[in-house]
Amino acid sequence: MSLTLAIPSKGRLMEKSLAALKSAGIDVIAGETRSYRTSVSGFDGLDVLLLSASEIARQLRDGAIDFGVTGEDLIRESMPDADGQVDFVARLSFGHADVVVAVPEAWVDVATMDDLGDIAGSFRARHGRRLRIATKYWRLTQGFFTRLHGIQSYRIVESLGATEGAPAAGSADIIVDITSTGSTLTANQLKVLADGTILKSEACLLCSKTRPREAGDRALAEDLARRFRG
Ligand SMILES: Nc1ncnc2c1ncn2[C@@H]1O[C@H](COP(=O)(O)OP(=O)(O)OP(=O)(O)O)[C@@H](O)[C@H]1O
Ligand SMILES: O=P(O)(O)OC[C@H]1O[C@H](OP(=O)(O)OP(=O)(O)O)[C@H](O)[C@@H]1O
Repeated sequence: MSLTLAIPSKGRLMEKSLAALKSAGIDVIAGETRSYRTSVSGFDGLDVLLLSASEIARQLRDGAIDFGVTGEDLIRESMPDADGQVDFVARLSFGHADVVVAVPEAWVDVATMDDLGDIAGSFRARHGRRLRIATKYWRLTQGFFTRLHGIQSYRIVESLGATEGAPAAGSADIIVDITSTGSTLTANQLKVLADGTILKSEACLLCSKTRPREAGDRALAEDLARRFRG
């Protein structure tokens, strides 16, 4: 019997994930820097892997790991039906950040999604092209703009880094990105729309619903989940 649990291998989520496991009685010793192996005590039959936060979301979706700690933003972005594909075992009270719609501060007449909808509708007539949104959050952006706000006329420009710089660089008009302190938005003269918060994210412990498990592993998974639910 064995289960796999993946935690982020670096950055802001890694140390806090290790601390969350420790609070549940599971001690994980990460290997030397740049080694992705760990040794685990406090829970027999558990292997803990170190992976990137976005890879953890993909592997949970694909049923390649049993459990994972990652941001809810990455889960909802990588899965069409997150609640059907993973069980949100626990919200872990760290890694808080919001996925937001932000526009240039210079757009003084645009404060809400309704205002943005008006701009998007007339953008092509005025500028000869659709409103461009820089983001790595395709799925969340489409759900929010099209399905929730009925905004049809826009184009997503994929951005995998320095997204806040896209409007000033001229590669997009507005952005959808993650923010916590807001300082990167301010430094790039962008403002969040009043009703422009798409998701309030935090780190979660997730259990893959698509991972095939034998009875013994199902019982083990329930034991592990109970430590965090309790
Ligand atoms: N201020 C913040 N900015 C960005 N992400 C944050 C912030 N605060 C918490 N997070 C969380 O951390 C996650 C990003 O972590 P990290 O940069 O390690 O992920 P990653 O996308 O796998 O990175 P990479 O692919 O560059 O290795 C976010 O998706 C979010 O859930
Ligand atoms: O609202 P803030 O606190 O300014 O954080 C938001 C920024 O942090 C993230 O970047 P990344 O993880 O690349 O870098 P950083 O957190 O080290 O700036 C994110 O993509 C934003 O650019």
